[in-house]
Amino acid sequence: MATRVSNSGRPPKPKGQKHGKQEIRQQKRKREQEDLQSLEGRISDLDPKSTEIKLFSDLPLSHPTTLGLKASHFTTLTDIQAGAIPLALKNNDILGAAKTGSGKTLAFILPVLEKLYRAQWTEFDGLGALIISPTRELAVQIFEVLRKVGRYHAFSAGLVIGGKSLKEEAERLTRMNILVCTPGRMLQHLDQTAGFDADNLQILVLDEADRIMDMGFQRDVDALVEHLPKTRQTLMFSATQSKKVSDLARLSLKDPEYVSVHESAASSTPSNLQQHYIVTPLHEKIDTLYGFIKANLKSKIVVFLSSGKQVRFVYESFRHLQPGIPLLHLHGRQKQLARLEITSRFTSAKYSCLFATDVVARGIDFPAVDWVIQVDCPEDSDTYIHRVGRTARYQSNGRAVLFLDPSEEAGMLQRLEQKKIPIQKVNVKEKKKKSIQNSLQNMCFQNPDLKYLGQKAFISYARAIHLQRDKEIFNLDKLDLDAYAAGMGLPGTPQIKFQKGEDIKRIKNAPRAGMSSDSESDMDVDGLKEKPKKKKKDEVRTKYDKMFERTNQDVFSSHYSKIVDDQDDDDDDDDFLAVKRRLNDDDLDAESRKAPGTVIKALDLGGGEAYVVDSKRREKALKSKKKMLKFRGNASKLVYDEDGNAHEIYELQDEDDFKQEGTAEELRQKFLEGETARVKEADVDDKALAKQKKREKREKRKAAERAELSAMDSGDEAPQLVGGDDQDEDPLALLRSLPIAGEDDESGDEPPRKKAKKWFQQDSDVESDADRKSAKAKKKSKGKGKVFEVQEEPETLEDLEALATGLLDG
Ligand SMILES: Nc1ncnc2c1ncn2[C@@H]1O[C@H](COP(=O)(O)OP(=O)(O)OP(=O)(O)O)[C@@H](O)[C@H]1O
Repeated sequence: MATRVSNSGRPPKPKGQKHGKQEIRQQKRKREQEDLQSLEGRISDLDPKSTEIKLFSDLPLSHPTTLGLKASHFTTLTDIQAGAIPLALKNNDILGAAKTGSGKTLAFILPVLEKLYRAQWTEFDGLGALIISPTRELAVQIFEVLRKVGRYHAFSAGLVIGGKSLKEEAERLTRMNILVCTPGRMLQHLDQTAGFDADNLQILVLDEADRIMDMGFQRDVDALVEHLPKTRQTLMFSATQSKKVSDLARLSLKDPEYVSVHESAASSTPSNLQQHYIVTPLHEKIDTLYGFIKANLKSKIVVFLSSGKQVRFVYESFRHLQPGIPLLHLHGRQKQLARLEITSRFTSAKYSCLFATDVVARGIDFPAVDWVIQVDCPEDSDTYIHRVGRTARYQSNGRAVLFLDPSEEAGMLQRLEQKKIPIQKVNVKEKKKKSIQNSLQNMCFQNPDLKYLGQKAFISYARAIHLQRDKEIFNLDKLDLDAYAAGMGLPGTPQIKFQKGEDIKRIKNAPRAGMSSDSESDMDVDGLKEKPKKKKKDEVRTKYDKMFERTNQDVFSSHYSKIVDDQDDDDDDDDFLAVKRRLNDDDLDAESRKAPGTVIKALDLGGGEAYVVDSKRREKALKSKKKMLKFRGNASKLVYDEDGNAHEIYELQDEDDFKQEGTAEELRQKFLEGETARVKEADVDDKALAKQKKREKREKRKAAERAELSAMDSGDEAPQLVGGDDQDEDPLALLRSLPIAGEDDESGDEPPRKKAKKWFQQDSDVESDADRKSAKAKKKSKGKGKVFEVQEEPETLEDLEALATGLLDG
């Protein structure tokens, strides 16, 4: 018996085997249902307040989660996990507060996985969980933990933080069950992505909740919440969590459980963290920092500065000084890829010094950081807590040093004390002090770009101090700015001006105005950002303003682009000086000003043209045919020689060939003579031809007249005009009296008349009444056999007017 072969070439599976598979699947489903029921049972039996839970195995968790935890080597719960997870499993809304590095991430990731597992969430159910983070770096980190612990679950999870085109993200979005996002970007999708909604959302998480709920994110978060269903579970976590009633109302939390595991602790910072401060005048801070780094080369250090400009200046100048430790820098205006790359390099580095803004102050879990140095005073005690929290994470030790100007000392210590932050004063050993002021001066002298960067850093620092709210700590009048500028190696103190009523929190937290591009729609905690300020007409401009505004900044841009990181984005607070160093997108010629080495891509628009593209906006502009027209120029006309080769109409002659033909003067003379002879010859011919034509015309006319007269004499009836009803009335009586210019002009100088005139010329000689009658008769007779001539007769009033006007002009 022949064996049946299926399409795939393999023998069909025996019926029994097929049934066997189905049976296995059914049994599996049955088992899952039983597991689920038992899980629900264990959760309902769980008393979160009384049960002592130490191990993850003590928790009623699903099998895939248990496996994920095991594979990630998590066995014992931290305090916040033990406090929050059982309550979250019982569907409570939670406000979680615990020290930095205490494991809050797992405290919300496990409830997310369990919630969807118990709801038997599938890809067809859409978005089930949303986790919001204030920064991209933190979102990426949360996503990594989710992937690690949730690896045995079948949910789909995605990261929505910008950096990719909205369209690209949108395509994948509709298939996601769990999303980790930044607020701005998520809102953009909920507003704009067709087919994507959060109507089914089961659980919402806010990490660094106090930051997300503060004024910088307020508008986006409120709008985002509008898209979410009210019946959902909400979890909020932070190391500096508050029970602000207004926040709870905004998120419509229902009887939330406040889990603050370290509330009664002696300090609000980790106990394994040693905290110190040094009083060092502002102008010596850079020296002190350099001395510190030189003394701790075998360490992993995070240095916080107040703005991206500060970060760049310190990073660039220290890089020139080569202290002997790998240096990195990170701030919110770098491109996303660069930021991720730097983050991962610092994560894996054993010894390194990272200069950063507050973009990494919250949540980032760099392993084994030895020191956190705060060169610029944090804006408040919460920021202090988050910054120092980058070290001494989980069970490891760490040390933190805060640099305070004498004017900042009293105010800041008071704030730290209020927050239960134990900090001790230390002094720098005299012999360890090191001044780099001379080196910086030399560098600024030799390198105008570093000087430029320094000036911008100086201004951004002064501005940040001016904008700070806590005037007990931040008082610009008490700072020696001249000494500070000198300490940075600047040749003079940049002049600064301030706007009244500026508010650091508002500016710092404000979403980037007008940033609709995909990669930049998210808000980042960074130095200073503000809407570009329009120059006022009567605004007083300092010499620095003028210097930065000048148009030939190429001398700066090329150097400047070289010294800053290639991938750095443009400045964030240029508006302060109304500096616009960015190339004008509409002016592709400005490409020549682009510094060599700048990371750019070339866009080929076909036809062999390649334009440089360094931004999405530019790329878009280049793809617009209309915009490109002005850069393509006019089409040039080519002529082809006998061999089929194309040539410009005017081609420059080879210089040697040109010289062989004689001197320029000789050539000119030759050309003139040739042209004169040609014109003379043409003149004679033209005149003869004109005369000949005139003669022919006259003879023709006379012949016609003779023919007409002989016709009249023979008494023939005048023919009817085609279309002419009233033969008594001469429609062109007015025109008959007009002189016909050039009628008998033998000279032939008169230009030929337009076609209609031909018709008049036939009546032109008629002056008297008798003549007029005879002319009428002539016209009639003419119309008899030559309809085409009559058709040239003006038919409407407009025709007549046009004709009369033409004749008068003539
Ligand atoms: N149960 C656990 N057992 C062992 N390690 C843990 C446990 N929970 C968390 N960790 C580790 O502790 C570190 C800090 O965790 P996490 O980043 O969640 O802290 P956090 O409280 O969110 O800190 P921050 O307030 O700075 O955001 C991480 O490296 C994490 O892997």
